[in-house]
Amino acid sequence: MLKQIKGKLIVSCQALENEPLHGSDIMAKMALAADIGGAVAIRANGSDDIAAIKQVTKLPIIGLVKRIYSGSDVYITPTKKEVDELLQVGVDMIAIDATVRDRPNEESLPDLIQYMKAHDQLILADISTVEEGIHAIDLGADFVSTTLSGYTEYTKREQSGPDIELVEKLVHATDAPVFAEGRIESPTVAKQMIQKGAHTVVVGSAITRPQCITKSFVDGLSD
Ligand SMILES: CC(=O)N[C@H](C=O)[C@@H](O)[C@H](O)[C@H](O)COP(=O)(O)O
Repeated sequence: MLKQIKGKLIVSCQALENEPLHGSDIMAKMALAADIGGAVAIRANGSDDIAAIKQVTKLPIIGLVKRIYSGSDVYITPTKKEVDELLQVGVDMIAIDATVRDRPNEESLPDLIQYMKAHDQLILADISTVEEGIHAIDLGADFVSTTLSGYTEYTKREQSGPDIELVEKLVHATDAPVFAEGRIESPTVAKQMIQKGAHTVVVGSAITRPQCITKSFVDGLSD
């Protein structure tokens, strides 16, 4: 899988309940469209969407379960319960929040990583800082993704584009493959990420969230 995704595009097909394209049938169609367009893997949320996507494409799937628990800001595969759901449906890699924030139910990142490794599962660590990336790899994660840069309290910032600097820093700080993810809005920027050393690029909103694509045109016209 590592070879298959090198220098290529992974498409994130996700729509939560509050989004207009919510629904497994629609996410399956998005994944099929991504497959036809040449994506090499799909990132998807929740067993229902993943099961539907597996019906229409043989592309590898990076699975996650977004779930909000009170008392914790961690919502991407926060606990063993979500890992179990992904093990049940079957995915090629599991994406987890690997930030330093407290997890729900007093679960810990080291335990969660050990639990997934015991199930021979490839682990993608979604992080927001270079230190979190190094820590996650030290704990046994296989890959790191810049997914959460700009979304943790300590990385929220004015800048609206992708975090190229974090990609560069991670590439130098770890031998693990680095996934560039988050706010990558164009093919030019995607290529730039690969040139900076990212192993692969994950794009979501710019491909699969039409409300965001529309807004970018509307904003462009009002500039
Ligand atoms: C922060 C967070 O919850 N990110 C989620 C992670 O699974 C998805 O909603 C994003 O679409 C994905 O990371 C791709 O990023 P972008 O949609 O910016 O291309």
